[in-house]
Amino acid sequence: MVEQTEGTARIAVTGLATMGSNLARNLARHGYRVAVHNRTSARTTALIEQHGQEGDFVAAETMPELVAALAKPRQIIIMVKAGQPTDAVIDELVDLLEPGDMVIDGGNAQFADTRRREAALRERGLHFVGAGISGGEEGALNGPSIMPGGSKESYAHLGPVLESIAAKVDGQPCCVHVGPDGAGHFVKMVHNGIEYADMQLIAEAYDLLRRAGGLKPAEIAEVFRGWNSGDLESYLVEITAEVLGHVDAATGQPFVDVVADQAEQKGTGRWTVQEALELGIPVTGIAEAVFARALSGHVDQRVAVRDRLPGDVPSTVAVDGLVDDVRHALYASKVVAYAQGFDQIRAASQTYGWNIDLGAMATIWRGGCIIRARFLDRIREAYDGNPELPSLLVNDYFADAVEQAQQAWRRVVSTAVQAGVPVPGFSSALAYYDGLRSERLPAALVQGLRDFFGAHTYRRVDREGSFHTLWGADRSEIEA
Ligand SMILES: NC(=O)C1=CN([C@@H]2O[C@H](COP(=O)(O)OP(=O)(O)OC[C@H]3O[C@@H](n4cnc5c(N)ncnc54)[C@H](OP(=O)(O)O)[C@@H]3O)[C@@H](O)[C@H]2O)C=CC1
Ligand SMILES: O=C(CO)[C@H](O)[C@H](O)COP(=O)(O)O
Repeated sequence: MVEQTEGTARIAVTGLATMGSNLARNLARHGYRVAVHNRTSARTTALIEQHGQEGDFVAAETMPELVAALAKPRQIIIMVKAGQPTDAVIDELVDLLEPGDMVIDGGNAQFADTRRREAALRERGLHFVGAGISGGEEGALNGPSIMPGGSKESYAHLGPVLESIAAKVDGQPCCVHVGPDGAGHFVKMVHNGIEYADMQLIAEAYDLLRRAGGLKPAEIAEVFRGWNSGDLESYLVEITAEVLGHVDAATGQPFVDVVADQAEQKGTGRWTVQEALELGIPVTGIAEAVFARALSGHVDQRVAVRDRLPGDVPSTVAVDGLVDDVRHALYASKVVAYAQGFDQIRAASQTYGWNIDLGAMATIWRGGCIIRARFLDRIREAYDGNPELPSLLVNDYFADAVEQAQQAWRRVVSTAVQAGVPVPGFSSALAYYDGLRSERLPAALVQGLRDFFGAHTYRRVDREGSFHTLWGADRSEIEA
């Protein structure tokens, strides 16, 4: 007897590359009947052949078959390339669905696309849920961090399923309803931006210890291994020790020396900076990380100018104390990068009316995702204790931590400058910190210059109103 599968699957996944196939397996392992589909059916066949025994799958060759396999209201997760491919899949799906059905985009979509898609599907009575999913291949299979947006109503159906397959920390799922329309994809985008900043800071710490401190990759691997049992404990610090300790089998060289020094990017870091510019939020750590990747990629330019740009620097600096100083600089700069990322989420939440709970975001990033780290517990406590915190940097715990790190942080930046080792992440984080704490900023002079050349006016510290100085005449001041 042929088993009846029509209308029985709890959820569907279309797009069965790395993320989609592992997410489908995760769902199946949690006892859900999962309908699976991929544009190129060879991937569907491979999934069933290799992992079909792990759970209850229904393989669909076509989109109509996929939709027919689902119980109502239907829930379909799209895990394909972001951008036009996602639109192509949505276009194929919508005519097959009925009001109340839910389309979930688990890819790294631009949040503005998610807002557009959510509005379009809402017009047709469908729910569109932009869900950020982080954790890579391993997380998708064993428990990712999930950041779903969309309507509360859709979350009521979908939330229990997503929470069951998400990573758990202290028994809590790393999944929560982030907010309406594009809120989930916005938070995932900032997550990735922080991921860029975090990796850039780690790379700078390695570079300094190697070029200024004279340590070998294997020695630096041990330094990171040690750091991973303190405040810096995190997935990225843990895997840094692994990557730096790895030796290339073909050459016997440290792996890091045989990899081309050109960092690539798919776009989420750049989007974070572009959106931060629109919101007017300085995310200097993320911006420096994006630009550092761009600089690394301009190989022809680097080769063309290298010999014409001398920099007489001491060979190495005393390693005594450097390791601990770099640890402090890394921690303080990391706190700044996270503070800036959370500021950006708050600003977007206000602009788009999302009402995002910052403490909850820190909670769901504690496990499953690439930036999971011990100190996210502290960030959660900080925002839970005061959701209106003007900056993470003024929470008592972080203010004390940064104060303790401060002298070391300054020594590290100055050592790097003296040694000619670029540390855009460390130095811009310190500049941001010094900017925030300055009683007076030179912005006053910028205003004076703008008024001089363009009559752009300025405000005064001692009176209300806008003013202009008659620079070309007698330099008297008029009210503008
Ligand atoms: N890889 C990772 O670590 C992470 C990825 N993501 C995001 O998850 C999503 C999936 O990522 P990943 O698994 O790496 O796969 P890819 O981003 O490499 O995308 C490959 C999948 O997209 C499908 N596809 C491409 N174009 C189309 C189209 N026009 N119509 C239908 N299907 C199409 C492919 O189908 P076919 O086999 O037929 O070519 C395949 O299933 C992406 O949005 C990615 O940004 C999120 C977190 C981590
Ligand atoms: O989404 C992710 C993790 O959550 C991916 O790691 C991210 O797409 C990697 O980005 P890039 O290729 O730009 O470094």
